[in-house]
Amino acid sequence: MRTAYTADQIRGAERTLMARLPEGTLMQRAAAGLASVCAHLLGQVYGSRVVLLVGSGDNGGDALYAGQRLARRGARVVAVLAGSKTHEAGLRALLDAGGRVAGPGDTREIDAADLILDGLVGIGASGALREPYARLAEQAGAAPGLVVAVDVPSGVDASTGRVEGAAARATVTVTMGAYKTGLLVDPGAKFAGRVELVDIGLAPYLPEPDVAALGRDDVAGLLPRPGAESDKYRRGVLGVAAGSHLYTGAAVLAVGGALRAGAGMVRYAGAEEPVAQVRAHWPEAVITQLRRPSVDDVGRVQAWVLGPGLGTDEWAHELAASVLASDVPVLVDADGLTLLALDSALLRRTAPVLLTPHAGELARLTGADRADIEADRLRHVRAAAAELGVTVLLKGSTTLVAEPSGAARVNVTGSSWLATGGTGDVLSGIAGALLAQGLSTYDAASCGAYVHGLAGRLAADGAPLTAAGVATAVPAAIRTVTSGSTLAENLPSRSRER
Ligand SMILES: NC(=O)C1=CN([C@@H]2O[C@H](COP(=O)(O)OP(=O)(O)OC[C@H]3O[C@@H](n4cnc5c(N)ncnc54)[C@H](O)[C@@H]3O)[C@@H](O)[C@H]2O)[C@@H](O)CC1
Ligand SMILES: Nc1ncnc2c1ncn2[C@@H]1O[C@H](COP(=O)(O)OP(=O)(O)O)[C@@H](O)[C@H]1O
Ligand SMILES: [K+]
Repeated sequence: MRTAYTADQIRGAERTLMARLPEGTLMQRAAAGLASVCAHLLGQVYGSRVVLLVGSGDNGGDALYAGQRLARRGARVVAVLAGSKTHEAGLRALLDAGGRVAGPGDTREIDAADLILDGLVGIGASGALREPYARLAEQAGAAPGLVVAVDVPSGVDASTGRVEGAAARATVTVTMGAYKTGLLVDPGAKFAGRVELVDIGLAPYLPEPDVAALGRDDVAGLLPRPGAESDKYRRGVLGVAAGSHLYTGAAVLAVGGALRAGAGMVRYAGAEEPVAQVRAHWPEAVITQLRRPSVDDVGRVQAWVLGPGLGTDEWAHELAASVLASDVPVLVDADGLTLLALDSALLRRTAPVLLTPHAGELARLTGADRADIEADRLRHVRAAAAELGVTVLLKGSTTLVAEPSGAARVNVTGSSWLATGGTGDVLSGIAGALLAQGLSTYDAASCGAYVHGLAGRLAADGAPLTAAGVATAVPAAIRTVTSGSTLAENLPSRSRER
């Protein structure tokens, strides 16, 4: 499990640790880690050109001491001093090691640098970058050299991943002591590149994490496996109420995701056209063609997926009411979410609910602005879970899962190739199958997102994928998780994305 923390949480832990150590110890640990990552990236340090962007706080101090270490090894280091003040001891150390200084207007060196160390601001930042920081951050991101962000990319809010205005786009972020939430959640995660953690001895002093990201071993431990005593009913029967005469594909894809993710049985219930399609694609599914909008005669299931391609007419509304009147967990997606937005009384039930909106659907559900949701995903998914009293999985470039209690997880698998029609329907089938197999809404959502993201990577392998291809890749993704292949790790590295 990868855990991440807000800036305040990190500060609290650092204060406790710092009080037990001689002054400056933590900064030297940070600088040693930074210099080592930079040296590794450069290959040859001697003769390389390194530019330090130095802000007025300790983030700049880290950069200066790292610059000192690189200068001692023969790098040509220039510090661009951007703040109204500079970490004095760090600056002296750099100059003593042969480094040079430039003012914030003298930025010619940036474009010629092999490596730019972004030490403008770290966890002490507040609000959008001011000038000249904003200009320098953008210039660094656009320069041909490698960009290494110190602790967090400047301009990214360490606690939330928000980016208001300019931010430094890093190749690698070297973060101190613990991951910051903003490095795992978009848009911040996009700017962070690959994240390297430097151990500065903070771990024993950290509180409960702000968010967690399940790792391969966590998912392997949670995924259900059939035992000797299993039969198809005990493994978990999933009901799927999806598809309509207009949208037959959504039903096919949701059923496919569910079958591939190990449901003991899938009972599909729908109208004539999607029934014909599901029957043609999945002879394994047990099908009920509905004559009226009710699932009363469908047979016993352990969980439902409701909504993909269902439509939002009166028939769909009544069918949704019938599914939600059951006493088993229900995953609501797509048109099911629109129906909930139109009639919140549908959500009055005691059995568990998992909602799987993208930002637009969440906006419809909560009345928040879609752009605001995209900008501050974690806050919005938490607020929705608390307000609605259900588990919410927010889809998009980073998938987040939140509980009404405020607990939240971020998914670190996935691929931007997944941004294509129908992949969400497959996810609903996968997570639904996990619900039917007995996982809680929180675990089904988190493991479902993990497996779906991995299946997306396998299906894409660097080229466009289709939603059906993602469903096909689900067993291979599960095998990757349970066999311990390293494909599932090395995350969250966008640069290594397949
Ligand atoms: N506290 C510690 O024990 C350690 C801190 N470390 C480093 O210290 C950093 C935190 O240092 P600080 O608390 O000094 O804070 P920062 O260096 O992150 O930033 C604070 C400075 O930036 C300015 N600033 C804030 N928001 C700004 C904005 N939007 N635009 C322009 N300037 C802005 C402030 O006026 C202040 O001078 C960490 O991110 C990490 O890099 C590490 O050395 C590890 C140990
Ligand atoms: N840029 C992206 N990077 C990674 N995953 C993405 C991105 N955009 C979308 N996805 C994923 O693709 C899926 C799309 O689902 P959804 O929006 O419901 O589409 P559809 O309704 O067409 O199935 C979700 O799992 C989402 O998290
Ligand atoms: K920084």
